[in-house]
Amino acid sequence: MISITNLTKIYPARGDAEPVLAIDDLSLSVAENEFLTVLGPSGCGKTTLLKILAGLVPWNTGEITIDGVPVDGPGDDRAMVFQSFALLPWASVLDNVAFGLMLRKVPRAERYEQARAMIRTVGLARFEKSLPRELSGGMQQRVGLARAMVMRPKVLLMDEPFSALDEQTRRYMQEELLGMWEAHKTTVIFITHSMEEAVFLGDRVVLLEPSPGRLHKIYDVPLARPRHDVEEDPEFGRITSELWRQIRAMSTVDVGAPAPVTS
Ligand SMILES: Nc1ncnc2c1ncn2[C@@H]1O[C@H](COP(=O)(O)OP(=O)(O)OP(=O)(O)O)[C@@H](O)[C@H]1O
Repeated sequence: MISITNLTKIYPARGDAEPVLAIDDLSLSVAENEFLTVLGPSGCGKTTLLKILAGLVPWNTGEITIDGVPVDGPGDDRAMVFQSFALLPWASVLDNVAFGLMLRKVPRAERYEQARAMIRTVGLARFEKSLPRELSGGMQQRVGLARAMVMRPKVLLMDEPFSALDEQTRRYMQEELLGMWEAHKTTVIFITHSMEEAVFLGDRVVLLEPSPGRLHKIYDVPLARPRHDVEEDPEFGRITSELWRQIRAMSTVDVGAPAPVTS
């Protein structure tokens, strides 16, 4: 279980820019193997939260634990999937997927075996030797997903992973991700700008509000899984409409403007 208690993050002043209160007193628990989606207008602190959970960015006050262990920098228990894919451009699909296992000092034969199995899972067996630039965006993100999942992380952190993809590819990828998550249960925290994506994927949707980044509300998504054709369910429409009402109301505040720190 992930436990976030009274988390506050302030980006310090830089040059003429004021310090920014990016996350203000956020508390949140994420259950083991839960699929949590995080939604909110630009500047509400979604990426900051994910980077903090990844151990990439320090925070000011508050506590974060994973299964009771305090987060203190990056760790093997977490893997991240980025919007920009962030693959090694000079390395083959196989080497990209095996890379993290190499850093973990898994012996060569074993890491290639595990990487190949994961590449098969994402449907890229024929492209093992290809370079990232020879693949479509959807295929590159499959590599990104395989690279993360091969590490068998307790927590998969996903920062708008499908937002650079066309709509159809995005939909395929959403269904494939859910299939993978069912097969290799893991806790997922998935950032998105899309209300439909948040509801389609999530067990719960966390809605953040901006300036400063705060928890607005958490929505349960009581839709049965597997979620094929779930858009036809009236509950799907009800939750997405409610999310839109809330987000639209937030646009009366100065969305995206950095929140100055007042003390
Ligand atoms: N490195 C940084 N230095 C200073 N301020 C930052 C930095 N990164 C983010 N911020 C500010 O912190 C706030 C939250 O940013 P963050 O990128 O986490 O929001 P977001 O919800 O992910 O936005 P978007 O949806 O546009 O990606 C914003 O006001 C942003 O300008």
